[in-house]
Amino acid sequence: MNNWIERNRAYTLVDAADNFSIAFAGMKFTDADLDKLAPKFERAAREMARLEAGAVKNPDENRKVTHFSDRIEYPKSALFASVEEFAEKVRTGKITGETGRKFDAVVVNGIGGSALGPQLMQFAINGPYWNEKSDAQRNGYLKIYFLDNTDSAEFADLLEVMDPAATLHLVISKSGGTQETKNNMISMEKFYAEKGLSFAKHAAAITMKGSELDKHAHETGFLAVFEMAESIGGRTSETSIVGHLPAALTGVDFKAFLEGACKMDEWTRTADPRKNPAMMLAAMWYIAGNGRGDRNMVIVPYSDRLILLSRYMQQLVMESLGKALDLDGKEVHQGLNVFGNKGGTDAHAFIQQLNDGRDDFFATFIEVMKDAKRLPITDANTMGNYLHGFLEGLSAALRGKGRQIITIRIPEVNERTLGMVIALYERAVAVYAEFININAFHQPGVQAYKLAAKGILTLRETLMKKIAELKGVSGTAEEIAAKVGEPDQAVEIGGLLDKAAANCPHVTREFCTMANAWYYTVK
Ligand SMILES: O=P(O)(O)OC[C@H]1O[C@H](O)[C@H](O)[C@@H](O)[C@@H]1O
Repeated sequence: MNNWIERNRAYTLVDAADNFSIAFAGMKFTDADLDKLAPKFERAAREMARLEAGAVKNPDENRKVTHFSDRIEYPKSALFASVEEFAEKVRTGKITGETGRKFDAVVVNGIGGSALGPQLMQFAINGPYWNEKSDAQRNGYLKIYFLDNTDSAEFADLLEVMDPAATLHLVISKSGGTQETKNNMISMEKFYAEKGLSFAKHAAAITMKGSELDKHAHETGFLAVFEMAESIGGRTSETSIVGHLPAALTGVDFKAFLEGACKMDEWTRTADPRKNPAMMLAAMWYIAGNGRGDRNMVIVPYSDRLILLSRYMQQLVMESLGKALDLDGKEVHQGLNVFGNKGGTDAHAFIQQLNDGRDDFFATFIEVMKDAKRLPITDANTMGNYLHGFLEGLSAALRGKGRQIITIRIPEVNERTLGMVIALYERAVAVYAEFININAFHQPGVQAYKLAAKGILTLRETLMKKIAELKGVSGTAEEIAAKVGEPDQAVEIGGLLDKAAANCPHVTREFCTMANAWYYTVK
């Protein structure tokens, strides 16, 4: 069956009620390839049922994985009601900051899974100009800003527009100990103290019970502390309270989002794998990449509002599937690269390589069918028709060159369709993990950088203490490293001194051409 029309008929899955379709015909596979996957489909179906029934599917951390099942009951829970109530009180000025002023902005301070989902949702639903809208246009809902790093530039940029007395701070950290998030919180606490204000009286937290953040929030008297379930991982937490509170504060219909996700959950529980979009999606990834991620996943939504989808998918897919060991402890170094941006625009950037360069990818196009506005360009075609034409044109050009494509069509970008897309990929990731026999729900590799960073920060303490004892030093990094008794750490000490020279008035440096090295003076 090679005919394009026949393949499309055979390999397009449609949910007519939701106007949602996903077409696999542009991928290189045959029925026989799907037949060969039968044992994997069976295992995935069995394991997904176990997962949803509450089995420990994250064995390394001895945790259940409940993001699929919890979202069914979540809208009926006391937690859901308390979030809605808190958000409504904030919106209507019943809960205010210390000075009694109504909150008009929320700063979400979180990183990774504690930021990417809310960022994606904000941009998708409220759009790029939300913060420029008036209070009336926002219907009293809050403007929203994000701190998702430990970058003083990001912090300084925020201070330029932030009105402290009218800003609510939402500190989101599942573990409650993530350093980047903590740094932003500490810096913000200091900033508020300098202004004579209490940070806690402008703050709410989302974290696991008993975490460092939980204790700190209670001790200092945050306005509210919301509990996050241990069994929901950061990168799959957008359908939990992590997505809910920022949504509720900014007028996003979170119930509709959950309904979309649950609708997709139902669809992706379909027993026949050929009719199950998550099974088919995982099968495409598996076949295209030989079960080893040999092809990159290029996410190209033809929608500006979905520009953050590829970033979100990067964490969801790469943190879940990028693993050294399989479930039997065998070294496998699995993974699947994800990148992308937005369609239309991308044709003028990296699409050149997809057309003519390395054949090491499969593209996933996401098309939004309903135009936000009818803008006639010619008698026959609107702006929206152009975007459609460019997508179809690129699709045909790529296929003509033997490149592979999946096309998802959604009626419009709204809470429900966003929920459907996220739930589809969440399940495809879990299914693919079963195909390749790995734990998709932990992230042991992330620890390495944290430990190494700790080493650098401790080295800096030692270095500065020794320099103080020596009452100043001068020399190249190698010379100074020897003087402070850390000769093996000369490269790292050079980096620390470079950083200090850029920031501390008592550290200067000059380049010594003879030695081809910087010469530092630390007073
Ligand atoms: O929510 P937190 O506990 O602060 O974690 C934030 C993020 O950092 C960790 O290092 C993990 O790699 C991510 O999966 C997580 O989403």
